[in-house]
Amino acid sequence: MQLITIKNLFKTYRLGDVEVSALRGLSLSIEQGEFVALYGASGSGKTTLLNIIACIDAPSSGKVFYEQKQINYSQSKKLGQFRLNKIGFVFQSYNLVPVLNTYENIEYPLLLTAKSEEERKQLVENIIDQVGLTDVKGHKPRQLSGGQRQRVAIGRALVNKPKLVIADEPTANLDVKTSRRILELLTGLNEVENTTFLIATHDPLVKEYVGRSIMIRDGKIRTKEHV
Ligand SMILES: Nc1ncnc2c1ncn2[C@@H]1O[C@H](COP(=O)(O)OP(=O)(O)OP(=O)(O)O)[C@@H](O)[C@H]1O
Repeated sequence: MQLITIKNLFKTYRLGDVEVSALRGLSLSIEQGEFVALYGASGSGKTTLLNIIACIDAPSSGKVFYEQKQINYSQSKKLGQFRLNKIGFVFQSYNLVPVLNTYENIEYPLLLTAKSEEERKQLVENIIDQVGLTDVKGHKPRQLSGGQRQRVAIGRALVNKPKLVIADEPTANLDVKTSRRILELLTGLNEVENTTFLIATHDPLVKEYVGRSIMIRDGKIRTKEHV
């Protein structure tokens, strides 16, 4: 089943009198359970595309379907709920809350849901175990290594069991050994939970792990180009 279908997407940013066309008629489909790497030069539109799929930003024109239902970008309240329940986002810079420990950072998005304390505890403990952070549950981000911080960010993105996880350069700040561990973790979660992953990256290592690598150039997917 197609989880995400994108048709003829355009995104133009306006900076005063200057217009920047970040996406120019981009179309793409991603199946439920796929693990996709999105490659492309700096400025090719990767982050713009991820932000639109994650409903953080709206397209200028074109359509995005999630499970065959078109996303309506003008309903901001509904979009917030949709994002919370269906999509996990992992940022290159981790975006952890410095004053919260590992457990609290991972629990954080669940506080915005109607889940009981007991339900939250079960979900958080389960994902902490899956991402291998049991020993550093009480540590604050500054007491963690880069790889551990990225694991916290992955735990936070996955704790609510989203169908889709979007990651923007998840290995950019990590050494090769740690990057491999993170990629093994993500592929493991993809297999066990059937979570769909879309990862924007420059890292050649990523394509060793994913099911499909695609290239974005000039705001469009170039399916025939070698990644
Ligand atoms: N908020 C914004 N306002 C104006 N222009 C923007 C904005 N965000 C992105 N752009 C422009 O849109 C184009 C695509 O940017 P985007 O961040 O999507 O690229 P990217 O492929 O993610 O790049 P990188 O690999 O360097 O992160 C670039 O030309 C960029 O300068």
